Amino acid sequence: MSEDLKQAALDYHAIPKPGKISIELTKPAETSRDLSLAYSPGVAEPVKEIAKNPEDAYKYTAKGNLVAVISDGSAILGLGNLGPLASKPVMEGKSLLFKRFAGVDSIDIEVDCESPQAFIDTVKRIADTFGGINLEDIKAPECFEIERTLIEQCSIPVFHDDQHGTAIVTVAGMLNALEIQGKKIEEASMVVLGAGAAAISCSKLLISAGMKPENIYMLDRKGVIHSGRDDLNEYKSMFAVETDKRTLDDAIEGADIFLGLSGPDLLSADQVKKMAPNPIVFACSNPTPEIMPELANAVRDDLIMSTGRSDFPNQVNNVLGFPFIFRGALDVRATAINEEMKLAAAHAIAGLAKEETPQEVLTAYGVDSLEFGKEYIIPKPTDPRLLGAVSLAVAQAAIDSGVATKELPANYPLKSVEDI
Ligand SMILES: NC(=O)C1=CN([C@@H]2O[C@H](COP(=O)(O)OP(=O)(O)OC[C@H]3O[C@@H](n4cnc5c(N)ncnc54)[C@H](OP(=O)(O)O)[C@@H]3O)[C@@H](O)[C@H]2O)C=CC1
Ligand SMILES: CC(=O)C(=O)O
Ligand SMILES: [Mg+2]
Repeated sequence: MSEDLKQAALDYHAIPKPGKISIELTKPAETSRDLSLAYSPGVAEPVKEIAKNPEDAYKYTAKGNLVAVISDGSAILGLGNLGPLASKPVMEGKSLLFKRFAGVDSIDIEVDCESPQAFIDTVKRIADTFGGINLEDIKAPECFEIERTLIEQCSIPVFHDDQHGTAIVTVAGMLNALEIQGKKIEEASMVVLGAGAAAISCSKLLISAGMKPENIYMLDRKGVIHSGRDDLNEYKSMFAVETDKRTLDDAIEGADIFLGLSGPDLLSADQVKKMAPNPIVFACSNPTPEIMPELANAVRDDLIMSTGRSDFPNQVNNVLGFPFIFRGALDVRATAINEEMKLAAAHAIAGLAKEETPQEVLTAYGVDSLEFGKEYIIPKPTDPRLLGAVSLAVAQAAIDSGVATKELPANYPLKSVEDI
């Protein structure tokens, strides 16, 4: 990152007020009558109603539109385990995105805990306060057990964004990239660098979308995950293949797709050269991708290149998913975010890239046109159509798959956050 951008980022966070979010009031609190209603004695009435019927918390408090973004700071972007407090800017950032793009009120919670069980206990004890829980930047393999247990024990949707948000957006981008490159998902071969939260979940959802498990080579820090290894956890083992390939150099030869969910600068231009004709490189590590677009584009002119960043074309980033997925789930009061809802979201996101791009997106990105093709495989995060299309797809899939407890709201499809 340039020195200018680094300083601008620090100033953005510090000035004029520290941080990126604050709380606003939704009711008047000026007169003594206002205070009698908001606080004592009036507040006792909703208290008694909720004590009789917990569902009334949705009627009398902010619960139904409130999502907690919770982290232990163990896998902050691609920066590693820098601890809970250091993760706060990212978690505040997720809350900012929830509010800006989907009108979801969100608060960040950073948990300092000595074990996965302590994290689970903490989250479980506060879960009822919220309409949903977005787990963020928790490293593998602990994240899998944490999410599984919390889903089992909480009655609200619990969703690990780095797993499922990333998977949904990756599938959306990949379906379009494959179409543009003239490849079939059932035949495409893929190298996945990384075997953590994001890599494992993306690979699983790509398999649900049609990719063949035997066409996937996954690598961790020790190299290719193959059936001869005896150091694999149960999640990595699902991707162990019978092969004599051992290194990224071996695996990348002739691959149609490289999916990077690992760390910075781990794929070389020479390795991109060795990929099949019309390759697809999703270098999704943040903030620094596995390869910078200028290096990859310099060695291949038949490439589709994408990163997780906002400053290059084709941003494959979970920001395109989690705000709208929670919007849809909250609005039909879904008890979970299931596979049907995830695939519906992926297809809705993918579909928008093929439609005419709204002028406000062109203006925001300073371009005259954005047309479906190698430089535009997926919509931009500021695309106002994401709100309506993705929340509707998710809410409808929740209804169809039996996890919704409310009907589709009358104001669907949403046109803007002002509708909420
Ligand atoms: N664009 C997007 O929307 C998103 C991007 N990401 C990015 O994906 C990356 C991983 O995040 P996440 O899955 O949450 O983190 P995890 O800690 O769960 O997983 C990290 C994985 O990367 C592997 N890894 C790290 N360094 C190397 C290396 N040098 N060679 C091979 N593998 C390596 C680790 O290997 P090992 O198992 O051996 O330790 C581990 O499997 C981050 O950079 C993050 O920014 C994540 C979510 C969303
Ligand atoms: C985008 C994101 O969630 C990550 O890089 O961890
Ligand atoms: Mg993350």
